[in-house]
Amino acid sequence: MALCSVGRPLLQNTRHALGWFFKQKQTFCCKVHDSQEEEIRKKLQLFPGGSIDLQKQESGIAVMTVNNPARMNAFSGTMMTELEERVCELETWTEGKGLIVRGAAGTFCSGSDLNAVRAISNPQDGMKMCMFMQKTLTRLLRLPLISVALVEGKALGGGAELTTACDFRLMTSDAMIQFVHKHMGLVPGWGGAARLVRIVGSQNALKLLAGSKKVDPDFGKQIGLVDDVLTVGEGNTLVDTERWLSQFTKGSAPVIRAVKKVVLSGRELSLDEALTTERHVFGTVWGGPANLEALALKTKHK
Ligand SMILES: CC[C@H](C(=O)O)C(=O)SCCNC(=O)CCNC(=O)[C@H](O)C(C)(C)COP(=O)(O)OP(=O)(O)OC[C@H]1O[C@@H](n2cnc3c(N)ncnc32)[C@H](O)[C@@H]1OP(=O)(O)O
Repeated sequence: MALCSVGRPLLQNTRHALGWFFKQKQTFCCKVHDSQEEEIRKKLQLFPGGSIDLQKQESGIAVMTVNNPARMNAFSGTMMTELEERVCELETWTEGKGLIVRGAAGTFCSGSDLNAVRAISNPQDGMKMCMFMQKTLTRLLRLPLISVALVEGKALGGGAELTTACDFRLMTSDAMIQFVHKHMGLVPGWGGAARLVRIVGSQNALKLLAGSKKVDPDFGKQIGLVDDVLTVGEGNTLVDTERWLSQFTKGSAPVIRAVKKVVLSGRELSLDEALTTERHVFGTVWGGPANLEALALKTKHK
């Protein structure tokens, strides 16, 4: 039997890639009723406040707002469970192409609500909360939507981790991202370290985590954490972000979603598995409406 580059038999490799591909396709809207997850969901419900708001627009771009301005948009317990519900909603939004994640009232997010954190500071609850948020943010990043975090004001701790669960990050010129975990006697637990290494490389990730270094837009661009900077006071930042994102979301939804899937599989799977997935995703757009229309128009790429 042929072996792939990682030594996995080819058939097994194909099954794994296909399993991954179909898992991306299937709707996760039914919450996984794992008893531990159910337990932490119930516990998180004891810490209310704020909301996670979702607006799905005709343009195919949705706006998700972390909304708890009295606490600089810190995540209360109910906001953590609401985030999972909003991600579920987006997983079933087949017309969607893009997503903007932002904070209310001119600031991004100051991480977990410290009042809730104090109440669940025992290791068991901490582990369950961490697992819950890791899963939700992994699902957020894996949505077949091109996502961008619009960072205004501050993104601290878990808020900085949330930015890494998007494909792109835009900052306003006065904004700041800081992984404050070390100052809190912690490391990231919402998947932020693993994702950060993939975005900026391990040297830069070490600097940001071990030094709790403040990232302003210039430094962010220099290390590849930040994709673009919006000048404060020049128009509406949300409109500017929609315009920025639309360069990638223009066109047919199935094609944009297919692009995200092939990039995601390239990022997450071995080369052989990613190639298998790419073939299957290709099969979903080949001969599809957008492809036939382009062929009929004899499109030229001048
Ligand atoms: C470490 C990872 C961990 C995780 O769960 O994985 C976390 O995310 S822990 C949380 C990490 N974040 C923090 O430690 C933020 C602490 N807060 C601050 O540094 C400041 O409040 C700041 C910089 C966000 C804003 O400073 P500013 O001077 O502009 O405003 P205030 O300090 O007056 O804040 C207004 C109001 O918001 C409350 N606040 C801010 N952040 C949180 C938070 N994370 N949890 C709960 N409450 C928060 C702050 O206490 C003020 O409330 P007030 O009632 O007016 O005192």
